[in-house]
Amino acid sequence: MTASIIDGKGFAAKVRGEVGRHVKRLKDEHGITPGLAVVLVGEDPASQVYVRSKGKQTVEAGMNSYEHKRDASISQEELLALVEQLNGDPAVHGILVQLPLPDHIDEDLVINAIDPAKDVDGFHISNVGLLGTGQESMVPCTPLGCLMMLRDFHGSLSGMNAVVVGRSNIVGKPMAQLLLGDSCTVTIAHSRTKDIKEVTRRADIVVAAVGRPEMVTGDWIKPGATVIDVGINRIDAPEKGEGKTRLVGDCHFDSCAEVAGAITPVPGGVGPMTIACLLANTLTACCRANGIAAPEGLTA
Ligand SMILES: Nc1nc2c(c(=O)[nH]1)N[C@@H](CN(C=O)c1ccc(C(=O)N[C@@H](CCC(=O)O)C(=O)O)cc1)CN2
Repeated sequence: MTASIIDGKGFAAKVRGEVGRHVKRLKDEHGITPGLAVVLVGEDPASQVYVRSKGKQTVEAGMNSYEHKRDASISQEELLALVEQLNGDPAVHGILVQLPLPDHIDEDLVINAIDPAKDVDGFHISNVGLLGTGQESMVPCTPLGCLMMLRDFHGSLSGMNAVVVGRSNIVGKPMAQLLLGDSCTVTIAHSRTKDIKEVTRRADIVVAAVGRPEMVTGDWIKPGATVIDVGINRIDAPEKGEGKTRLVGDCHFDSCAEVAGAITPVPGGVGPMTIACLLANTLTACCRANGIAAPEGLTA
């Protein structure tokens, strides 16, 4: 079997287009422009790239983008004061603090200082609780993107056996909640799971979010299953020349694609959906703040 490729890049472009159309309508009918504030602390090169893309795509969708770049030496108090200022700014409907933060800053404290209604990352403890109890919340962007692709590919996910490999607060746990919300039978597998291949081999859907390059190989996959690869790992690529690197996922693409029915590539799969869903969440936050029904299909 050779798997169908789930084109996250193309799907993300469609989602961004839909967000853009709703933003135009918000402006035309209500005179409101959604605004997203992104806070970047330090000089991490990958974070700089992601923040630049977020700003560019926010503007392309017709929304206002506010970038707040701070030195890595910023104190926790100063960062909390910035978050407080953004919480009180009526032009800002979404706030995102790019992760990771420097070691001297308590990430949880900063995330939980964000107004939950503006928490477009969906990481605030209130949003985690709301999602876990099936109530309206802001939904973390990467798992939301995975869910959108799965719904688009399969239609209903009801009754499917899903295994999430990885138990992070940012991806693994919310992904499991979302799949449960769509009536999948859900297992979370992790580094201590016994006979992990036996567990994943029973799954109709495998979501790999472990942060270990190419850990999931074809022999972990049931023939015909759908594989969603959340990993973005940069590894050495001596075949491309000295000092060169390439991106790989948490799945070994070639061996998984031989067995799976469908698979997301890396790059071009889940990654682009993360930013598209950030734009969707900003639109949703803006609609809710103004008592306007948020568009269906752009959230869980
Ligand atoms: N506050 C947050 N911090 C971080 C998040 C997040 O959702 N919120 N996620 C990641 C980084 N991230 C967005 O912030 C992100 C990662 C990757 C991509 C992406 O499109 N990747 C491309 C490849 C890019 C490349 O060539 O390097 C792909 O997979 O095709 C978008 C966003 C950590 N921090």
